[in-house]
Amino acid sequence: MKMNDYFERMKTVLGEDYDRFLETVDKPAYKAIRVNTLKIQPEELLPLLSFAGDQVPFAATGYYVDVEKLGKHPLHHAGAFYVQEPSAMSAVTALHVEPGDKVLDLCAAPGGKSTQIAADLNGTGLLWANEIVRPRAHILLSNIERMGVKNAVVSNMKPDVLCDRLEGFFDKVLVDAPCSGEGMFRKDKEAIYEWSVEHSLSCAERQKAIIHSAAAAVKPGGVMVYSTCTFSPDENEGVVRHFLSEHPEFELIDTGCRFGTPTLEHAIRIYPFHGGEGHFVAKFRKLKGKNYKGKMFTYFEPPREERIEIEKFICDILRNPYFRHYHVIDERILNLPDVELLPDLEGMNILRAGVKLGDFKKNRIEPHHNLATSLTPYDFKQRLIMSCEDIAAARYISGEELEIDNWINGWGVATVNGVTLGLGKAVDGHLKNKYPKGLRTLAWKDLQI
Ligand SMILES: C[S@@+](CC[C@H](N)C(=O)[O-])C[C@H]1O[C@@H](n2cnc3c(N)ncnc32)[C@H](O)[C@@H]1O
Repeated sequence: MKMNDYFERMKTVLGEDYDRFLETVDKPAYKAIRVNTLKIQPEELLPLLSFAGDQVPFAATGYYVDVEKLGKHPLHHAGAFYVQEPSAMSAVTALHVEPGDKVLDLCAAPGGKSTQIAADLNGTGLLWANEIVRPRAHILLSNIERMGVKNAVVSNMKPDVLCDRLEGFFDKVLVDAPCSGEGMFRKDKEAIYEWSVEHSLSCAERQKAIIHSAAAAVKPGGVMVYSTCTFSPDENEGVVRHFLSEHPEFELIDTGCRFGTPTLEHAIRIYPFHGGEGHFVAKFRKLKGKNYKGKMFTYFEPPREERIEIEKFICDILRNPYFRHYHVIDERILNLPDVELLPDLEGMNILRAGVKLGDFKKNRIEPHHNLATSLTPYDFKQRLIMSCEDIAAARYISGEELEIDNWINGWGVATVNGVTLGLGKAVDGHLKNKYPKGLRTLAWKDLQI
């Protein structure tokens, strides 16, 4: 039986740790959140979340939680935290992102690791988050927006096409590869019945192709982290060995992580008995290769009339408007990431570069939700101040109109505990709800957390 094959293989892989592993098999899966330090600090957020417990060992801003359905919490809507499997936080910890880095996350949806990279960049440098599957790329974009990331490009491209085009461009590259997901078996108990050696081997072939493509995008002296959420040696050590044999310009280096079980000397394996569902992380340095020789982005300011219109719109809503690089594509108004760091984007399948501020409509500019998520409450002239406990916050998230005092007719932002949630437009003492329809959820209060 296939399942027996799986446990037999785990016995071989784990050796004397096998009994520790078996003890965890029927226990519930770990759950955790990662605080989004782009929006709020742990010491401000944690007192608001009665369900958050100890820090996870895999990332400085990760905390275990003991509840489900956190996606409905107002502070989740506001991007104050990301729900993430604890050991999944380890790959970005190993990547060791530094301010100003240009970082590629090649297999990025739904965005757990991308938003962790963004928090580590803290608004500096560039995050390029790519996802090959189109609907998943849109989920990635939605999470990048929710978490208030301003310095990201989100693309929907094949790894080989993207990495050939951006050869030698990135300081750091993360390949969090699609895998057979053995580290998810405690969360999805049925998945184990789908397990097969053949499936794992086909995943390994795909992983070899992806990491081979990724290698091109790393600049000489840059680093690459390869991670999976599976225990299969074919998809982990096997892929690493194969990669090193084909790419002598790379060396395996220490992950810098002091958790998990070492493997291949420098790589790590994380098992449930370490406090997470399961991950494999290996880190490489590129010793030599080509630096990026392609074109960089050519920035042109929008025409004067358009600029005046945009600036008037911004001044009407914001207190201290400061955007450096307005960019207009069709009717969309963007504020680009640092253009000195941007490559030429012509011909690439880009879903978003920077922050979408709004859209030109017939006689006006309509602000976009991303304007609210990328800024703080204090950037807005008018704000509705709520706490995550307030019924008004639950009503706002469900799309209801709210009553407001002292607003002049026009745009403002709804906030919870000092974090922006979304836009609203005041009309005669009522706040027309501009929270995007696709994000609205009902009845956080009914969950009684
Ligand atoms: C493990 S998931 C990434 C999870 C993500 N890094 C996170 O932390 O939220 C792997 C991703 O690779 C994508 N993928 C599937 N086939 C691929 C391929 N051939 N090349 C690149 N990515 C692929 C999947 O759609 C999936 O979103």
